[in-house]
Amino acid sequence: MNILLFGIKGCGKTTFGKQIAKKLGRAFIDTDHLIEDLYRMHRGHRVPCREIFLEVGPAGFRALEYEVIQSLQDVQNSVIAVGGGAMIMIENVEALSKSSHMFYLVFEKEPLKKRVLSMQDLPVFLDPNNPESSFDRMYDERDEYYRKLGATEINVTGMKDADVVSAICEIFDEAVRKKGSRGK
Ligand SMILES: Nc1ncnc2c1ncn2[C@@H]1O[C@H](COP(=O)(O)OP(=O)(O)O)[C@@H](O)[C@H]1O
Ligand SMILES: O=C(O)C1=C[C@@H](OP(=O)(O)O)[C@@H](O)[C@H](O)C1
Ligand SMILES: [Mg+2]
Repeated sequence: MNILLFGIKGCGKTTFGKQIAKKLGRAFIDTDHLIEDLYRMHRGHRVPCREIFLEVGPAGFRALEYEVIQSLQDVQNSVIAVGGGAMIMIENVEALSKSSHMFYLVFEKEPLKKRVLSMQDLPVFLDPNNPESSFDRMYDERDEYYRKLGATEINVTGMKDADVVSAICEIFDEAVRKKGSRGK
């Protein structure tokens, strides 16, 4: 069983995922990293996801993300962090939910907006002329949909990294134990 982290851009999926994997001695897989690996084969050298998104556009990026996520169907005992928009495609949810306990990392809208809009580069999927309102729209749409995916929700806003990591590990441990005892 994998631990799968999803949530809106900037909520800490990559940061917490690495820490959880380290604590549990599991492999860490970040789908954005795999997209960069895949795109490197087309491009000849590695470029960050932001640049890939700009080069291939939103649909091209989602196609690469889909390809990468389909390749993870047989992965086990890992910690997986997906990009902020990955779970919008239901095929991606279906591919990953079978062998993962899914955690939706909730980060409240106003503090997340502050974090994301103060990043060095504005995310490519926001409107540079209306960053705040495009963030609000993106957040509301994704949050409403993400809450319906049946994941364990953890509100990580303002939580210390170590507390997030412990909370996820405890919930996961309990879920695995319950699943094991049901199987006996
Ligand atoms: N606990 C934290 N406190 C302050 N900043 C953080 C914390 N966790 C992550 N960040 C910052 O927030 C940004 C997004 O984190 P990241 O883990 O890449 O999120 P995601 O993968 O969900 O987009 C990064 O710039 C990171 O340095
Ligand atoms: O929210 C999104 O649509 C995206 C989030 C990014 O990942 P993080 O959420 O890990 O930053 C990356 O996949 C890409 O830039 C698109
Ligand atoms: Mg990330």
